[in-house]
Amino acid sequence: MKIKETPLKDCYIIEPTVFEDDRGYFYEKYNEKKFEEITGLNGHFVQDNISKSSYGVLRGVHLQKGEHAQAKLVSCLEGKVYDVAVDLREDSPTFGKWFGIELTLENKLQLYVPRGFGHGFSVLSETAVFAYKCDNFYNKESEGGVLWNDEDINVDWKLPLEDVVLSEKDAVLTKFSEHNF
Ligand SMILES: Cc1cn([C@H]2C[C@H](O)[C@@H](COP(=O)(O)OP(=O)(O)O[C@H]3O[C@@H](C)C(=O)[C@@H](O)[C@H]3O)O2)c(=O)[nH]c1=O
Repeated sequence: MKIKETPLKDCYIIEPTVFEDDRGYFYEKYNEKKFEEITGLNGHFVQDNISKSSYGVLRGVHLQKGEHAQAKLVSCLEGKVYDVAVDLREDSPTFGKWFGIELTLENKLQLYVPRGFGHGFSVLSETAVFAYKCDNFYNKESEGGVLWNDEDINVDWKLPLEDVVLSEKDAVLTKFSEHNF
């Protein structure tokens, strides 16, 4: 397993060690001990989520606030997504900045999105199965987020605007400038 820095403080790309042989390949998708040794991060995740989406679906930008804040280790198990992390920690040197990365089963990359970050992804393939681990449980009352097309954050979701499909909830999220993080 390798860890690579991103331009955002505390947000990392995780690349697994893949063993290939005549049968195909093997890799450890997650190993708490190695994750903690190599990254120095808390690797104790308590919830695993899977979602499936069609082309054009954009989920985000989401976070849970306060004591329910979640760090996430995200990956794509089928198809191709453009995954985006937004630093929403007011005291961070990269506050208000975003980072995006393509995640696919082929590249096997995972993104570590720390607590206090907003997270979202867009689906670039016909369908995509997205998997992520969270280090804190889902808590509906603590959910928040930033509107996907907020001008101040200005994420490039790699999708034509007319193809974007949002949930009702995501279509009315708050703008970055109106937030009190
Ligand atoms: C996130 C979540 C949702 N749900 C339920 C609530 C709702 O009825 C249904 C769908 O929820 P949502 O519309 O919020 O799902 P979704 O828009 O996929 O939300 C997710 O988006 C990505 C980008 C993230 O980063 C996640 O943390 C999460 O916020 O699933 C749970 O039961 N547990 C959970 O952990």
